[in-house]
Amino acid sequence: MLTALQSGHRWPLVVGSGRREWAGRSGVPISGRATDIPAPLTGRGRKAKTRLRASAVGVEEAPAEGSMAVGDDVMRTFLSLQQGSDVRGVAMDGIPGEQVTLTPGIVFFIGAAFADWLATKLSVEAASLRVAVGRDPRLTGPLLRSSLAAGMCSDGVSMADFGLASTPAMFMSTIATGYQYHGAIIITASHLPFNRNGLKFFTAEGGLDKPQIKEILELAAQKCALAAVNPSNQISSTAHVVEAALALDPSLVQELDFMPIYSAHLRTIIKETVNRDDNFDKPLEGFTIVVDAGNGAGGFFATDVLAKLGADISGSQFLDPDGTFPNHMPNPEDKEASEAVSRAVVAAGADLGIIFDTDVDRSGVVDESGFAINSNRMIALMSAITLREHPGSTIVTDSVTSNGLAAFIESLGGKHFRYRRGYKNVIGKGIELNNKGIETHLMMETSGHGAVKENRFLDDGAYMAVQIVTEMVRRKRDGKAGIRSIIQDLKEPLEAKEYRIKIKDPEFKPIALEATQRFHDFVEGGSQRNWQLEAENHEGWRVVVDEGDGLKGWCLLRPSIHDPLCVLNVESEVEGGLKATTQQLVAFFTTVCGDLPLDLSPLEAVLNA
Ligand SMILES: O=P(O)(O)OC[C@H]1O[C@H](O)[C@H](O)[C@@H](O)[C@@H]1O
Repeated sequence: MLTALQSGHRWPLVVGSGRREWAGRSGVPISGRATDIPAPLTGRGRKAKTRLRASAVGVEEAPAEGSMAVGDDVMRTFLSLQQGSDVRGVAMDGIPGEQVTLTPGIVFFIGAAFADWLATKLSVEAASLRVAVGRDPRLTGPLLRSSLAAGMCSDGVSMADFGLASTPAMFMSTIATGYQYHGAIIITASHLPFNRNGLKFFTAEGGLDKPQIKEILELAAQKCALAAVNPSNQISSTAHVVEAALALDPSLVQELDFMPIYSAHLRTIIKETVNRDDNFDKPLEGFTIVVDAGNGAGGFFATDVLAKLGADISGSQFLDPDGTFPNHMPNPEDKEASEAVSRAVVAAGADLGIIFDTDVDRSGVVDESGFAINSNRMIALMSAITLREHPGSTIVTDSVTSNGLAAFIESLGGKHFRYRRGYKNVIGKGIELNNKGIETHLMMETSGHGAVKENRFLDDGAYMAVQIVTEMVRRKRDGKAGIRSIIQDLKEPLEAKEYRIKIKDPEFKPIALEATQRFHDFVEGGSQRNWQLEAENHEGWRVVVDEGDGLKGWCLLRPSIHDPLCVLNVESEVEGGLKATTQQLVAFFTTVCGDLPLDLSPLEAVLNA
């Protein structure tokens, strides 16, 4: 791959060759020598490309946009790909029963729609737009990247292809001085199986939200209908995509190796935070850190961040990108993944272990003894670090955080704001609270997604890891106990379980909502005397379970954000409490939801154990 320098661009790539400006930890640019860098791929002055028209791709011209009703099937096909604020779908065969839904043809139209959407939003001609695209190592990434490029370029947009990249780096490319792409897209399906893929979109304002994704999908469906309506209203646009792609100007796409820029940014933060008197440039010398990237995109953190700062990373594993994920899924929540990194830390005698999800917007850590710090523990650790710097701050979390975590945050003088599941919801709530004058510095989910105010509310697993690395180094340097000691007062639930209840119907969303509503009504009806509904709707309902002797457990039922599932979390403070609450829940499902196509086998398995 050509780097920007090799390909003739004049912008410096590496911080070391003249420090450049970055939006720094305080949100204020970390300044360096001011360089007047020409914006890459400006497209300015380029003739606007003719929009893709149905006639240009050899199908009959459809009625003008706006005047036609898009076929229901077409619209449904596109909208069904929305999962929260992401686009996700099955991108290749390989898992029995899973049909491909995210085809190159569909991605082509999404690319064209994003170009139009962005042009309208920024009031910039599409032919002047510059968009960066990166991908995780999934097998379907390269073809989908090409389709996306073809779609955007059919509108005259210039695209920088970053190749393998992390999600947070894509956002960074929209704000980093000298780059400032109008938009950025990552092709990823995070921790989902190898056959899935998806898209996340960014502008300099952050990740696009749910309504914006819906707008783009609607626009894409309209474009598809214009270009390729056939009598049965089915989408079979691959041929048109190929024709359109053949007509494109290839110079609109250029490769650019952006990850070194992002890594240099992280290295700068570590150097400045550790501020090692004797060795400013190699603050990690003498430390052994294990990274488990699970064959996702996170290997750069070991080789390009930690090793370059002097850390011994030789015990790291699964750093090579491999879209078949042959070792374990890159997912800090996954038990197998967490155990794998714990073993590696112990084997290497490391000071710390770090695990990332596929696109590096989530992370978890393992201390020197192999003790996993993820989920509630990770939030507790980050809360303690945050509250030290920002006493009294509010911390927003998702809905399934433990009672122990709430008590821990409050014991440190923080305010816990428990909100919905979904990182966009959690981060969005934090931004909203700050806008209302309520100081909120950390927003974090049990899934390992986390954002801090000083890092522009960017959801960044690598930034979280940077904070923990620097904490670990400073504690060791000051002769303090390891990072686990920071969360020694975090009370863990005695018993806890997440049930993922399959919905056996392709039209699963209304069923999940129906089950959730019935749960609400059932609890409100008061038939379970020890259950008390919490007032707040967390996109599901959380119930306090009185377990006697002043002990309180809880359970929460909600629709899954991405999958055809109802998700049920249960926590208990008493021995056998998990089973007791599960029994009550089974009673709810069998008496009140008997007509819904739900697979209750995970609950039954616990009762029969
Ligand atoms: O609703 P679920 O199936 O539990 O998945 C929910 C999770 O999905 C992804 O991992 C998102 O990135 C998270 O923000 C979200 O919390």
